[in-house]
Amino acid sequence: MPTTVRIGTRASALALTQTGHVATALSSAGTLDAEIVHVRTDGDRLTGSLSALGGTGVFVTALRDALLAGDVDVAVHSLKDLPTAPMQGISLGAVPPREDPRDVLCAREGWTIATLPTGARVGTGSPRRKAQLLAARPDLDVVDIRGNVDTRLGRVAPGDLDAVILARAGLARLGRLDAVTEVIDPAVMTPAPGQGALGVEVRSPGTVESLGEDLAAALAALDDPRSRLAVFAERTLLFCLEAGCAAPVGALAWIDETTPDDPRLTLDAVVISLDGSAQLRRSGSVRLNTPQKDLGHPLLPTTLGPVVYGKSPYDDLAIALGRAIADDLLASGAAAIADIGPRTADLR
Ligand SMILES: NCc1[nH]cc(CCC(=O)O)c1CC(=O)O
Repeated sequence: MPTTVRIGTRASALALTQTGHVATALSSAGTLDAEIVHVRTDGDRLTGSLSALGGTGVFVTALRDALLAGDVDVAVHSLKDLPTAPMQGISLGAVPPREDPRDVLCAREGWTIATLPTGARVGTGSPRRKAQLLAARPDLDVVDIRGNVDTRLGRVAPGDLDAVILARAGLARLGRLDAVTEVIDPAVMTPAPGQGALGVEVRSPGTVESLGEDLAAALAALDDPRSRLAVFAERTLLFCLEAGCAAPVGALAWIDETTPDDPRLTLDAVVISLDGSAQLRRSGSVRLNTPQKDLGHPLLPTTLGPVVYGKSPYDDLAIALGRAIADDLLASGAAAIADIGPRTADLR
């Protein structure tokens, strides 16, 4: 008889679809039954501006508590919303294949950033999006909004907002790509670190012994090394800048596909002032020195955790890249542009 694995999720439509995909993937080998457990989070109860809530991870705490309490075995998060600091007792068990990480504009009248009327009202709760939008179009009236994806889309109407900015990934998962009027070039709006990716957390130590062979094998099959390395580089950058998900920091890493036998991991990053008037952009690459097909999950069969800052040589390269770009930004004056500073604590 298959073992039952309890998967904790927020109860929002977006979280439920994301968790549904993970549940299907984990049970596809036929050795596990997935049971989905809804966990209420403070983020679902609070109604103020997200940037005014003041901390990172408002959506995360309740899920992690359920994991630590043993109420669930696995927790599924949007990696963008997961704090970068390692959490005692919790390990990252898998990063599933990432969706398109770009931001999108959903506007009335088919407008794009370039064609929005002068002074148009654009909704976003994200300082990163606001700052980059103002850098491109200083005339726009950026309105602080929050709420779930449907609520935000619903505000695009005559007399209210002319447009909102959202993650393409969320709209794709909800089947709402029809609302998109522009997929924004990352050179104009660099996405949030981890955007479009999920993080599947488990209780530490996350070894085969603690998880059981079936769950450990299912997590290893679900993990996408390319996505994992990209988000490790992005999240390390964010960590080293001592910035959270509400900071005006964008980061996008990807594995260059043009030379399959000599792949490189490239990271683009931006730190921008809240009004968009000053910004620093930096970019760098590392050679991974191995064919992509061999980047497979470094953490199995015997050493699944701690995975947030994992120990494979490739993970270490991704982490070194994130750290190098963060150092470069800080050396170039990033702290004077945004409210960030060097983090000295050890990652491990
Ligand atoms: N901050 C909320 C949030 N967290 C994850 C997503 C979208 C999906 C993703 O980036 O994985 C969203 C909505 C949005 O930013 O449009």
